[in-house]
Amino acid sequence: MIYTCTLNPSVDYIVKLDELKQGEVNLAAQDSKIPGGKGVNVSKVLKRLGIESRILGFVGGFTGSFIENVLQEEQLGTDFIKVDGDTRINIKLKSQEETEINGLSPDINENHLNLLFDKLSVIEEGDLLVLSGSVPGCIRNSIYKELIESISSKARVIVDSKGEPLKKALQANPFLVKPNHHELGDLFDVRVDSIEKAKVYGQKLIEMGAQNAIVSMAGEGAILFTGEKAFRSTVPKGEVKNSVGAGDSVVAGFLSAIVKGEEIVDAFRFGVASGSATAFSEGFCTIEQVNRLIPQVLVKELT
Ligand SMILES: Nc1ncnc2c1ncn2[C@@H]1O[C@H](COP(=O)(O)OP(=O)(O)OP(=O)(O)O)[C@@H](O)[C@H]1O
Ligand SMILES: O=P(O)(O)OC[C@@]1(O)O[C@H](CO)[C@@H](O)[C@@H]1O
Repeated sequence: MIYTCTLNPSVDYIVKLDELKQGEVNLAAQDSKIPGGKGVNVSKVLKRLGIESRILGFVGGFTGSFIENVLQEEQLGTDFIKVDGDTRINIKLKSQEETEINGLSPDINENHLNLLFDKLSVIEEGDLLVLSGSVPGCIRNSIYKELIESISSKARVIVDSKGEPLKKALQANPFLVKPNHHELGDLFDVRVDSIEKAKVYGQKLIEMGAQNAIVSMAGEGAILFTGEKAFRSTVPKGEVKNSVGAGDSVVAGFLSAIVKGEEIVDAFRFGVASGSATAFSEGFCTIEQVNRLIPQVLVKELT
């Protein structure tokens, strides 16, 4: 089974405007409200790629009920822990450019965390666990490391996060981490603005404990690090309509290939095609779109 865990899910309020005028009343041209959060998105994309998963995390209030109801209507398996406050609302404004305002998460206490550790105790040999997204401020930043250690190497773990939670998680030897190039740079207090720099700093993720790493670089492609080797992929050409969830689609596409027993380099290729298929869509990718883009994703070893 694949478990995705989102400590900080959200209702994503996606608003389209022809032009955003600051300091004025703006009328939306289109809007939608959808359950979000990185792990939730990974599960949604996995379903589109024909793979079942179980969604864990914390939800609360009217926004939490909305997330749970919609995901259940979409026949996604959820096993959330309830908290008292409202799950955050994240505003994604799409006008001349994309602007995001991510809301504040509700309080999560030690009892809630213990419930999460209990839920993860059912993980069996061969399962996969995805720990995705930001860690709410009320939770200690060693949480991903502790969650990985609690399942004591039974499952392969993928971590898609940033900052201290990601840095600490590396010490627990996750199977894969997937920062984008900005998040990679933030870890080392540098700007990662070239393939050369991404190669140097991405390799450090392996030295710091990750078994594998994917550094995504939006339209510049992505790099896979597998211990001693590194591979660069191109991305397909197309019109970017939406970047929300593109990174989550890379993780989902990669995982969907891994569970089918594909080699890691092929899984990387499928992940990148999934990310681009989402970037080129209004919502998330479909398996048909991913398959169409696969021939345009070229992977070469970096020497
Ligand atoms: N301009 C683009 N052209 C083609 N593919 C793209 C483009 N931008 C993003 N992608 C696809 O989306 C993937 C993830 O993009 P990015 O590196 O921005 O990750 P991210 O920041 O984690 O994504 P997100 O926007 O979901 O947070 C890329 O690896 C690529 O497959
Ligand atoms: O604040 P985080 O957890 O880093 O990111 C949250 C978020 O921006 O990530 C998803 C897209 O990847 C959205 O559904 C959600 O709103």
